[in-house]
Amino acid sequence: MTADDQGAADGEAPALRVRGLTKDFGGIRAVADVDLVVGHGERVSVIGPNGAGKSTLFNLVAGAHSPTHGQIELFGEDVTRLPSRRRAHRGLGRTFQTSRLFTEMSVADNIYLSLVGRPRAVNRLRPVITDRVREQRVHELADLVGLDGTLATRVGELSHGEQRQLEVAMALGSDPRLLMLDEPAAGLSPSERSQLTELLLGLDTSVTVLLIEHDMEIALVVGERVVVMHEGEKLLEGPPGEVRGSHRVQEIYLGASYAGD
Ligand SMILES: Nc1ncnc2c1ncn2[C@@H]1O[C@H](COP(=O)(O)OP(=O)(O)OP(=O)(O)O)[C@@H](O)[C@H]1O
Repeated sequence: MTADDQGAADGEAPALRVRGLTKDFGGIRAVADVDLVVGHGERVSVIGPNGAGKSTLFNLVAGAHSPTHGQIELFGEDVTRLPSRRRAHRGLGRTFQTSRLFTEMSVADNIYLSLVGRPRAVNRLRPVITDRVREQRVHELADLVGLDGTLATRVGELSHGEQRQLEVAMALGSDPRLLMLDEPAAGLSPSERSQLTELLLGLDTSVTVLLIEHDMEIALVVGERVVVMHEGEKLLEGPPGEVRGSHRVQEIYLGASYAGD
């Protein structure tokens, strides 16, 4: 099956389809004519060296930037001109590279706020969501990311790794159908990285995952398919083994430590 068939095999539109996506910042072409399809329930990692265009691609899909050219479809709907808030209503959840946690508040309160802020359209459809139901959901989400023992802890007292886990819980608070993670392993210790990897591997496949990640190991372990970007373009797309074995990728990104693999 080709990447373009992913998710379309059962006749459904894919979770995400990007066509000819291009973003210029003045004279800099940050993203150049990128095509990408992410099928339902797929885990796709986007990797690439500094300045490859990963974050710009992420921000285009999330709606934080508008493209110079190209089209973005979420679950079959053209969202290219929709603001990020309305993409969230359509099932897109995201984390941020810079933490947006309320560090003076508890873990439970942070997760609770992510639920209260859930899309209004969903609230209208479920007017019976009570505080009790939300509290239950806070516990479920904390449990899911391994923070059930820290619900009362002030977020500022959590380790960096725990804060990233919390961000994943909060992104899941809006019940996204497509979860986009922006370099979730940045600044984590090796043990925190393996904890995060376990968490991502354990996510239910009802949630499609697009992971933008500088850390090769996490990207190749979590992603069933890996997209390599270089100088704004999609250089290569394939299963982790193919990407790991590519000399071109080794040249541009993996460096000497991988060159002998
Ligand atoms: N807001 C902006 N204004 C001008 N140039 C930008 C802007 N954002 C990104 N760029 C440029 O676009 C190119 C791609 O940057 P981008 O941040 O998307 O790469 P990246 O792969 O995410 O890199 P990193 O791994 O360092 O975060 C770079 O040349 C960068 O300097």
